[in-house]
Amino acid sequence: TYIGNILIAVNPYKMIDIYGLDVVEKYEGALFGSQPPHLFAIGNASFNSLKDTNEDQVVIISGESGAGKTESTKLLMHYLAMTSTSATTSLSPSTNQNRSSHVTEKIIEASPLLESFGNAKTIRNDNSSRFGKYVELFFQGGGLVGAQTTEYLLERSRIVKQVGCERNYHIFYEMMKGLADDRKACLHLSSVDEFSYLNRGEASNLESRDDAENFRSVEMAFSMHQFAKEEKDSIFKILASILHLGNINFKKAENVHRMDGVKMESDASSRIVCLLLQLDREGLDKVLTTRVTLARNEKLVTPLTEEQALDVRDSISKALYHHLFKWLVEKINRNMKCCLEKREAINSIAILDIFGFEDLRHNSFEQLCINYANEALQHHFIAHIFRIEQDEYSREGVQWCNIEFLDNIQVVDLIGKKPSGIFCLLDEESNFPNGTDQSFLEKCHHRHNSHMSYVKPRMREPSFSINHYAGTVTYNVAEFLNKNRDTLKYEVLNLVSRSSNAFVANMFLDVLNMDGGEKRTATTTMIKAATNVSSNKSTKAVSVSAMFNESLRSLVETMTKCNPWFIRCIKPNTDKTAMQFVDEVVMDQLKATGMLETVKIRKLGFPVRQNFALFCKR
Ligand SMILES: Nc1ncnc2c1ncn2[C@@H]1O[C@H](COP(=O)(O)OP(=O)(O)OP(=O)(O)O)[C@@H](O)[C@H]1O
Repeated sequence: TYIGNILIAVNPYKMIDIYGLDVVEKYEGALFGSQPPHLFAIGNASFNSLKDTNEDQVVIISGESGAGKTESTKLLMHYLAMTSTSATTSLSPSTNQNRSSHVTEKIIEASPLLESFGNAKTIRNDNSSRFGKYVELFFQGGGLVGAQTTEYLLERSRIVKQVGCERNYHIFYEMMKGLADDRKACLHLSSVDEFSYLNRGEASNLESRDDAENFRSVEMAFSMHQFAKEEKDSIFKILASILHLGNINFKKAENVHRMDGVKMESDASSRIVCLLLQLDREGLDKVLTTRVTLARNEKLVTPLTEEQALDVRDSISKALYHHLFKWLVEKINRNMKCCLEKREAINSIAILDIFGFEDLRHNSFEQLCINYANEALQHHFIAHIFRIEQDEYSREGVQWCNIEFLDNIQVVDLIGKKPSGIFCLLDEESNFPNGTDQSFLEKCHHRHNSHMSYVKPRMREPSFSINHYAGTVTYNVAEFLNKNRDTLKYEVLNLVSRSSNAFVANMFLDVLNMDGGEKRTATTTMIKAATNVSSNKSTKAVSVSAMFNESLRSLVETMTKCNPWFIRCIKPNTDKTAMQFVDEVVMDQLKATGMLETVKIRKLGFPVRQNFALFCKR
């Protein structure tokens, strides 16, 4: 249904025959509202608005995990890609049409690739996006000429740990099912059960996904996006070495100085990792079992405990996967760069599909970031629908009595506002050498105890709760500081960037070489300090939360400049059952997202806006 021009899309959990070519044709060029509510109507309206006004458009798709955001994004992209190919109006329509259809194919082929590397089975959704994405489709003369994806905050903890009934990223299982036996043998891969990073969730087989078939889609996408053979080989080597890293275990041992430390239980897995990544074996052994510090120009080598060694092992796996994912997105972007006709202006329709609001049994730093992003988007929605609408009525002198609405700005500020929002306190503690998760928590309690949306636990638990627009969530602060610092030991970076495999080395050399105006993580700052790489610019480390806050701010700023369209996805039930509509489940989502107030304002207000010239023209 619609509320004004906001589309409310209920996930049917079953494929319905309403997305075929006949339906595309029905919506193409149709007046908004002349056909039943549909995703394609939003696609068509945004495309028409782009052509009529030359203004950039953004379609913001929101909803809980499993509500149907990713499926809606894909359907919308298909619609835009298909209709723009036939709608080319440039001076040279045939060239433009060829360009469009080529870009269209690439866009369609990129989806399975990003899904395999960025989605995973969670309790709520068998194909849950574990990263946020902002896809911009660029148009020139009505034709699609390029696309670009920006990714946000890939969930890294999943690579090394999954809770019961969840899986690691799809690509691992697809690779195990789809790779030919001889290629698997070269990578020393056997079965899923033998890798501890893959079997912890005890859900490796998924009825709803065909891993072997999806692997074929990945391979097709690789060739469509012109991945070289060496690049593909290196990708699989990195994926396989992550799995082998996960099988490295440690046991207590004394070192040569009779100090307590650890050594590897067996060197079988580490040998394979070094072989695949072409790393120095002694070097890997050292970074996994010792820590090097500099004190008064003297190098101190301290043995690690078993727990620390496992942490280092996991941090290498996470860094490898994260850098691989970033490289993949960049590679796809390079391949979908616009080929432009200089004569004409370029405009875009962006689609935002960001991770849905989460309240799990155990909520950590990742959930705080995800829910903060949802709060920021909800605020953007509220600002657009209520404030901007009411402001516009006043400006135009339309008689109007203001509607009270629930603004969530105080929650956005509680988490992200400088200087005392939760993220700022976290940064303070992360930069403080003696800072701990507990000292961070105490600062939060001290600072925000009286905040209406902040809840201090009654017992002395290591947690705090936030009353979000979509419900109260309790966050356990264990590991908050570590996750926010995201430090990779500089020895690790040095080791990996010296790999004899140029692909692997370059991925990490980029981190080493980032400088000046570019984003720098705590990792690079540390390594620069440790390797005496001089920089005359400030070397203050940028934490994960600061980087996330900044990219979110810039995303909202970009979206504010575009004409927005909203799609609210709704989950009809919590069991993923086809065609089952549970009133309370739906009502909770409608209430939490302010839909009822939106209906009110749309009913009382003026849902259809046209500027005067366009109105006259029509
Ligand atoms: N329009 C649709 N038609 C049929 N099935 C759908 C549709 N939309 C979603 N589904 C089903 O619901 C599942 C979950 O949808 P989707 O992955 O799009 O959710 P999401 O909101 O993106 O979740 P997350 O935030 O976890 O990524 C899909 O895998 C699919 O089975």
